Amino acid sequence: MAVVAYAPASIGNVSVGFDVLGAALAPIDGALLGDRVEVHEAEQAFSLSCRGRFAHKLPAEAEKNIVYDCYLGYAAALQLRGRTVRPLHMVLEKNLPIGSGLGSSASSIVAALEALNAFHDYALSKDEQLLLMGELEGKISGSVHYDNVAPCYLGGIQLMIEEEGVISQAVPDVESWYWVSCYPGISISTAEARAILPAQYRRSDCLTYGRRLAAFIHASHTGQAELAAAVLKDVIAEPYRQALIPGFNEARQHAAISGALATGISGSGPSIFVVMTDKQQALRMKEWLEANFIQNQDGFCHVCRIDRQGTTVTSI
Ligand SMILES: Nc1ncnc2c1ncn2[C@@H]1O[C@H](COP(=O)(O)OP(=O)(O)O)[C@@H](O)[C@H]1O
Ligand SMILES: N[C@@H](CCOP(=O)(O)O)C(=O)O
Repeated sequence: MAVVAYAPASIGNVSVGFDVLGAALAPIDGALLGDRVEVHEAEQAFSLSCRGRFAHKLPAEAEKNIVYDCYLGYAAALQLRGRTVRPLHMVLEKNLPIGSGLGSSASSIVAALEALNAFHDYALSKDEQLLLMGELEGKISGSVHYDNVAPCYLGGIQLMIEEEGVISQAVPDVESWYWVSCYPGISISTAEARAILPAQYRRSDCLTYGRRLAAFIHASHTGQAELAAAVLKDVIAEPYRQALIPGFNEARQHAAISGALATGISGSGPSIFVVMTDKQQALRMKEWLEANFIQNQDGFCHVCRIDRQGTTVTSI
């Protein structure tokens, strides 16, 4: 018996909530936008193989793959409970590009830990798993942030709480919104895109950040879609990161005259997202981005809804 876990792509920050807001994505045409990890019974303690469109971009050595760290982290957590991991073989299907702003490392981490947990009859609780996921994401990007792993694991739009033992809670998403997500094909390291941000911010920016985030959460809970869209603006990362993304301003301008409610950088970029309510406009925006924003054959664009399911496990 083997298990396979799928973990969707996600938008970190969603413009208005740097490090504390994230959204999971599901393409409307049913395309797979996320990594998959299989766990098979085996003779030897651990082995890993990789396949998939972006497998060739992974580190050559299995020990440098975050999936291996997931295995070690999971084994250590089981040991604390007086249990040991079973001998197993893992297969990573790497469908998300690395350094894309689509929560690629988070997707591998969530799929790997969820597959490992299913293989061990869900020995760890959801909270224990999420803590471990955040720790492993921190290992890659340089600091713990849950805004990719939480939506990827739990689905929906998630707000990080990180107080009183609560890591994250769901925020209602606007049902009518389409999220056009476009990866231009180049790579930006999350750790480097974090390093260019200022260590301190002006008081006025802090106030604007807090006001807009609070307004977005309030508008989402009270069903005020227009207000929610109006405050989807970033004063923390976008002003510093947009220069790293060729064509970002042109894309935003085109989106604005094409019916977009909001445009932003997905995670640390270079992917961007455009929020629209009309499906035909969203499909036309996708075509425009494919023709004008994508830079090479690695790029792609999807019209998405919010993935409310998060990670899913099946037996194979
Ligand atoms: N399974 C994996 N998926 C993605 N990145 C991985 C994986 N294993 C190791 N890495 C390394 O982790 C780093 C991920 O970079 P990062 O910019 O954080 O990507 P992303 O923002 O797409 O998650 C890269 O150096 C990559 O080689
Ligand atoms: N909050 C993080 C999100 C990084 O997302 P990724 O998909 O680029 O890894 C940040 O903005 O640094």
